[in-house]
Amino acid sequence: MSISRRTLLAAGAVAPLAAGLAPGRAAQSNAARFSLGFAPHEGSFASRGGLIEQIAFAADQGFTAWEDNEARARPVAQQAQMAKALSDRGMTMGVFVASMPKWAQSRPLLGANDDAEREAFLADIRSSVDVAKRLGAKCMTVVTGFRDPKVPLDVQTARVIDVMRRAGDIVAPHGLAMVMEPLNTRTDHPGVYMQSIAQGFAVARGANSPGVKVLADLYHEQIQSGNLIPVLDMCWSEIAYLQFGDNPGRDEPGTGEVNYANIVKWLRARRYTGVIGMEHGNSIDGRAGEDRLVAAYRAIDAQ
Ligand SMILES: O=C(O)C(=O)CO
Repeated sequence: MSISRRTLLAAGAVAPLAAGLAPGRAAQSNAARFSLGFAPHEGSFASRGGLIEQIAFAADQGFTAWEDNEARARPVAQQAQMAKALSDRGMTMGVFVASMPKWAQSRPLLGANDDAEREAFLADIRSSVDVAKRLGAKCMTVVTGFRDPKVPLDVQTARVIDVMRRAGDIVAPHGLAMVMEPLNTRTDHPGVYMQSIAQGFAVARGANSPGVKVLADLYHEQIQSGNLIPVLDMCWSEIAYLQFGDNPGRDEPGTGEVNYANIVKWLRARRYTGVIGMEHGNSIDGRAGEDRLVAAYRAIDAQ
């Protein structure tokens, strides 16, 4: 992997020579740090350069966390480079995806009669432990696959609970947790097994492992179920990670129907100190959209 001069500048390894920039200021920022752990991802600040430049820019804007769904597929050297960039800026690594469905094939079927897909899932989890350690991540996303129309749903649930418990036995001794992501079937992912935070809660309680928790992605939950604050309240003991995104459109807070200001107030009352993934796009392209993204998070952080 070649490392560009822009990357080195972003990492603060080369004194900035651009007119008007004082030497040594590249990795510094006057922006106040966000009080909650909002986590952008590669693409949030695409106009600023590649992965490492975007991390540096996010830090300069006051963001204290980062997430990267794609991290598992990145070369080891790039994973290490990203971890260093985050640690240099005092940022927390959020989730990466440990096991991703084959969307076009509607697989895996973790509740099906055949053991093979459960074993392949467990192999993904085993190999994700080293990735998590390299990145400094504490949580990894898992999507529990698709429903098998030939098997009663309750039987599938029992099998998903069993395989998640076995996966929990793999990650928990390392201080890691898998966070199962319920997804909506109405806009994005017809046929997925886990469709609500409440269903995730049931599987997590059944698995009864510190390594098996729920990722509450409020974009998906709003589409599928709504009633966001009462659901968070009921299921809070099993929720280990949050993601935001407005609906419709899956863009930054303020572009849709979700009252994120009130959700932030609720999280503050709960003294939530974890990461909140910004798993959405920008409603406007380019730098104007990036400015709007930062402003949207400043507005809800002020609650
Ligand atoms: O595919 C999606 O919509 C997800 O949120 C997966 O992380």
